[in-house]
Amino acid sequence: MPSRKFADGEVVRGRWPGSSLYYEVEILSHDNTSQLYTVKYKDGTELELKENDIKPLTSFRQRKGGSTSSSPSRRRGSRSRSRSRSPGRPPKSARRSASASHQANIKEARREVEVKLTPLILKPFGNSISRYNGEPEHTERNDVPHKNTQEKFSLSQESSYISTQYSLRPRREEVKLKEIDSKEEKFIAKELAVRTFEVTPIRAKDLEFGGVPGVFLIMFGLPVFLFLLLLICKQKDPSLLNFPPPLPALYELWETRVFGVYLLWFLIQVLFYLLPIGKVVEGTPLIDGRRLKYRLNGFYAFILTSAVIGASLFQGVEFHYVYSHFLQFALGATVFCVVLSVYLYMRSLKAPRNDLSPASSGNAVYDFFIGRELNPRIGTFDLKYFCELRPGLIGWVVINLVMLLAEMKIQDRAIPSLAMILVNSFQLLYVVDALWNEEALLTTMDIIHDGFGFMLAFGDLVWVPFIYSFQAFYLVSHPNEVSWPMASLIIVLKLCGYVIFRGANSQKNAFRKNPSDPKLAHLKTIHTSTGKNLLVSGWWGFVRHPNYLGDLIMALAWSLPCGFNHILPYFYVIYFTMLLVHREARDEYHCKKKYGVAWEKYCQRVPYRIFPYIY
Ligand SMILES: NC(=O)C1=CN([C@@H]2O[C@H](COP(=O)(O)OP(=O)(O)OC[C@H]3O[C@@H](n4cnc5c(N)ncnc54)[C@H](OP(=O)(O)O)[C@@H]3O)[C@@H](O)[C@H]2O)C=CC1
Ligand SMILES: CC(C)=CCC[C@@H](C)[C@H]1CC=C2C3=C(CC[C@@]21C)[C@@]1(C)CC[C@H](O)C(C)(C)[C@@H]1CC3
Repeated sequence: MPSRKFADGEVVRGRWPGSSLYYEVEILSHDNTSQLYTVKYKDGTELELKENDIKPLTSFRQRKGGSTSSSPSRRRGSRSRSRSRSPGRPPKSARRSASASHQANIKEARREVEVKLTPLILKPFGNSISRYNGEPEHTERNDVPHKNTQEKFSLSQESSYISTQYSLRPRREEVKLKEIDSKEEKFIAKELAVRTFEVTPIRAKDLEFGGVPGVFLIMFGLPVFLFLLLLICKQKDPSLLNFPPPLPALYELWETRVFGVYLLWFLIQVLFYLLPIGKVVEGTPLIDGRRLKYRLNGFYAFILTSAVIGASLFQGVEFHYVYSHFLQFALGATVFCVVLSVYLYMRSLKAPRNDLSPASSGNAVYDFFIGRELNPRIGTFDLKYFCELRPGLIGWVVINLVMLLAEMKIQDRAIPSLAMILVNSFQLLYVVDALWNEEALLTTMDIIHDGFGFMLAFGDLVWVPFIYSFQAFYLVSHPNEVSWPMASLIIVLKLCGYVIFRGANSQKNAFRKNPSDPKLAHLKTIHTSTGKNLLVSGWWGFVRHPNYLGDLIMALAWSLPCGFNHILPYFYVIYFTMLLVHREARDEYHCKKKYGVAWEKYCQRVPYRIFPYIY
């Protein structure tokens, strides 16, 4: 059992991350596994430090000098030091001895108001978003046991680096920003804490989805629920009186041939993904500054898939097989997803610490669900990115087509019903939009924050194709005639939702890609200490998640063509509202940590989360 040098409650000096300054801290706890101490600074900031970065008080009393300020929130000294290296300041302070007192630093900081040096992101590459984390330049990071940081910093073909530069703000602006900056300084400290947290196991209280019991329930509950829903929907009268539906024996649900077809589908999508067509962009910076490269060829994959499907139809391939074996396909996909999740978890055990997802916790069950590794790759093949947009999303459109053909066959129709046409075209638009704007996926929570585990594997490969096609599946055995006036209203609703969804997503993506884009010059923003600003007008000044609002309006438009005879086709709207309300809460939590006071200001300016005047 490894021994520890400092006891809980002991008052010592802890090195401030990224600097050589030591502050008085109290030891709160020690983690035997990571060998990290959780310490509390006098301003309340909690960080995890290595033993090397902690010194007994006595070692400072003997040596006079060194910074002795008692809290990091009074760390103007370290700020001035970093400023002295920048072009906007004379090298005066660089000559100051390390024993320059805190008071002297404050005085100097007061004199120094002519310009403010704010880290500014150099023109971001492609989709990339750069983040200033409050650290001085050439920092010696003590934030974590960065075992392999050095190796990671060597440029590889798959990665490159971001740079920061300093912008000179006019004095007038400086005065305006001063107040917010002083508050935010505290949050820079918190941001550092978040970065520490990003690569160290998170504590039980931070587990999402109801922690271990919650994810356990989800993992077993969701597949059961999916099969029940499909079985209920297959009944002629899917009312509660007929619950539970007749359950098939498990062996009836397994068909090796179906599984083979599923694997073939998956492999075709792998092949399309590997085609060297489409531009290559960089994702957002990872914890160690690397940016992974992604090839954007989703739309081409869709065109090629359409050609293959068209040719198969022409050749007389029996697509009804998918409808008549729908449950078997769902089981095949579920089995595949379980195997994939086990593989992902096993390989993550060998993954370097820097490659782990910030959402991972150290608990095996939780990590199996949320995903331990952030971007599992086999060579340049990115498993999460591939699964998120290809087999499931394109598969959803193909399943919708299967349902359309099944409706014509079963209901003996020469042409599909208007309801089926509406559902098919609305969802086709949604999928094509996602593939056309593929680059936007790189800034979603799924890619940046969540690992690749059971949650996303099941979500991408089972839930999306087999639940999102539920309205079309319902219409095959429960026809609904939609009048043209009603259809027109539904189309208007769908278009409203789409305009909000696309407008909001494109506005934010354009702003993140190039904050000084002249097309966005009319938009108001809130300054944050991270170097990234927040939009506070336009779509993002309407509600805090306008893209979710648009998505939900579209969801309703997908269900309305199914009529009002049953609640089943509205299941998607209900589930999606729950998913997005929960997702919004998760995002708020992360944004509050990231942006601190600036985020609170944003919430005051834009009080509603998703639904104006309601929520
Ligand atoms: N069909 C489906 O099943 C699902 C669809 N979706 C859709 O996917 C899309 C992406 O969703 P998701 O990844 O959850 O989240 P968002 O695209 O809403 O991204 C949230 C991030 O946007 C940034 N942000 C928040 N507010 C502002 C602001 N005012 N100004 C600038 N940036 C801001 C923050 O990141 P930062 O500041 O770091 O850039 C925040 O973390 C949405 O349209 C959603 O509807 C999502 C889940 C499921
Ligand atoms: C518990 C459970 C069932 C979780 C699974 C959730 C997943 C189904 C969704 C999580 C985020 C998603 C996104 C899309 C599909 C659904 C999942 C995987 C998405 C690909 C749909 C198309 C959009 O345009 C999008 C690309 C923005 C979107 C990204 C998030």
